[in-house]
Amino acid sequence: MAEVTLHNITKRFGATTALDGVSMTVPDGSFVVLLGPTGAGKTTTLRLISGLDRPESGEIAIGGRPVADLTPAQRNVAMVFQQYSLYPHMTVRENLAFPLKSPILRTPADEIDRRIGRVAEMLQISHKLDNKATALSGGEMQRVSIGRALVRDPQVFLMDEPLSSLDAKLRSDLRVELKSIQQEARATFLYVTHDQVEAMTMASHVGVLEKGRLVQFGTPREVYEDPVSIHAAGRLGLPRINIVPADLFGPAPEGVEWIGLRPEQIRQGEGPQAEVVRVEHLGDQTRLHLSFRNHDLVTVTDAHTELRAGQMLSIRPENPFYFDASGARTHRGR
Ligand SMILES: Nc1ncnc2c1ncn2[C@@H]1O[C@H](COP(=O)(O)OP(=O)(O)OP(=O)(O)O)[C@@H](O)[C@H]1O
Repeated sequence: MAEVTLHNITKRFGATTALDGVSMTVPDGSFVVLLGPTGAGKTTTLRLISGLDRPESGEIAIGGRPVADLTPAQRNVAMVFQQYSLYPHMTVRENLAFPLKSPILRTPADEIDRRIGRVAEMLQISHKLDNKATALSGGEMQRVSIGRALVRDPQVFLMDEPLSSLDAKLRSDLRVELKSIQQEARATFLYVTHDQVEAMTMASHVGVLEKGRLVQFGTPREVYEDPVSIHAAGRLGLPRINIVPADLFGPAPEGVEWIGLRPEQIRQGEGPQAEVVRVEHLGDQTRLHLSFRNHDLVTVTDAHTELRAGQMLSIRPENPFYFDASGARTHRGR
């Protein structure tokens, strides 16, 4: 496996700047999750590393070797797209074997069988190996596409929302499987998702993209606990961070326009009164929707709460995040 580095990468599509001076190091053996709203440049980043697209400027290196002159095949990366891309006339087994049959690799037949068997079991498709790809459900096809990446031994895995089309149970099974494969093989993963649970549970590092710029890179915990901006703070955490005017609870420090409150930054049972608008029991979490001085706040509470809509609850901010008018964090590293 290999480290991937991007140095000052810019990519344009006509008048759109998809990536704007992005520099990033994906350490060897890390699991980097790219987060950002639609259009932020996540897919573009993967396509540039894989060689499907070329940057206008900047340099990409895989395993310390600049890849500008290498074809996608020579880069030896395995990419999984959000939408499955299988050979429809082939069986599942043939689809899985295909990447191993490249003349460059010359994988022995028993090794091919062994790898296919292992990957099929992990992806829960062993019983479908002899079916034609067209005879599969969408979720099964997607699992085969993931399998086609996993049978290989590439320098880096690039995955673009690979689990988003799967049902919740399978998604959580595969989350665990992918993470354990990555750890066992010490594989390097660059992974795009909108799913916060995937990001928090799988990532060793998170890169937050905003309008083609990498605004923060760190462990999930660092990004959660020490976000650089309102935008970065909003990428992790469920329920989402509450952003309210800085003076909502009283005077704010100079230059602070907004405060950010995650659930654990709202202390309950002290301070001024908020109205409970709704109590939402989600199973693993109980959310409280509050109204405070005409602002909505969402926090979490005890699963056995006696609170009901219409009741009042005292709340007080505790070590909130401070942001300036542009949304940039002030007073970092509190
Ligand atoms: N082939 C293309 N032609 C023109 N514009 C493109 C092309 N590919 C991407 N873009 C533009 O580049 C920007 C970044 O797109 P990209 O697909 O990388 O975003 P993303 O973060 O992956 O979004 P999503 O979460 O929706 O997949 C967007 O403004 C997009 O419209």
